[in-house]
Amino acid sequence: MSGPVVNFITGNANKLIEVKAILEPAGITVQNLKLDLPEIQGTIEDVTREKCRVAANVMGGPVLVEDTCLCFDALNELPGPYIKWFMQSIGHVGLNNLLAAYDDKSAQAVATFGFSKGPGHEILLFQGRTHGKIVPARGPTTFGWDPIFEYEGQTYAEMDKAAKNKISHRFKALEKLRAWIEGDEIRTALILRI
Ligand SMILES: O=c1nc[nH]c2c1ncn2[C@H]1C[C@H](O)[C@@H](COP(=O)(O)OP(=O)(O)OP(=O)(O)O)O1
Ligand SMILES: [Mg+2]
Repeated sequence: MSGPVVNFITGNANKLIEVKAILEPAGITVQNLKLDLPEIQGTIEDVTREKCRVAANVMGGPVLVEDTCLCFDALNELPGPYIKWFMQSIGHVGLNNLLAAYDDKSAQAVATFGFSKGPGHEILLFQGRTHGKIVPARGPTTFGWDPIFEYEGQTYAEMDKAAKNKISHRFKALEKLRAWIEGDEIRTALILRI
């Protein structure tokens, strides 16, 4: 196998499908291990950094992790990193109801990837945000809150996968990761030539 390889540590099969669909056409191979990583309380960045630190320690080598947030503008960015627990306990209807008291239904989907070369190494963050709004569920209920996040007239769930992968929070974050990996390969090649 030639070209860069990332060890993406996630227990979420849908995330893995999207990360592969976005990175593999760019020549980056995605390997996966499922680990249930602790998710601390704190800022978006704190949560990803800690997931990445623990994953690097467990794997003893390079790892990529990601944490997804859904931030409601009217609620000062909540549920944010706690969206998983909100989704599980109150679902699409409950999430809509949280905004019933506000005219502002705008929200941001945020993906924050953390990459580390191994235990003790620096943790690099790559973040992407997509602006949309929260609506009553429309479309297939395959992936989390996709049916209630509307982007330019369509919910994520109503879009075909390729279309979502061109504008999503995850795509935007992975564009930054890809640029960094390419830069790193060039840096490594230069060092090796010296
Ligand atoms: O594009 C997405 N479209 C719709 N829903 C999504 C998306 N991306 C994550 N989600 C859901 C999954 C979980 O309910 C929460 C994030 O929680 P988050 O901790 O990042 O994901 P997770 O625990 O399922 O997997 P992981 O093992 O990578 O931590 O939002
Ligand atoms: Mg998680």
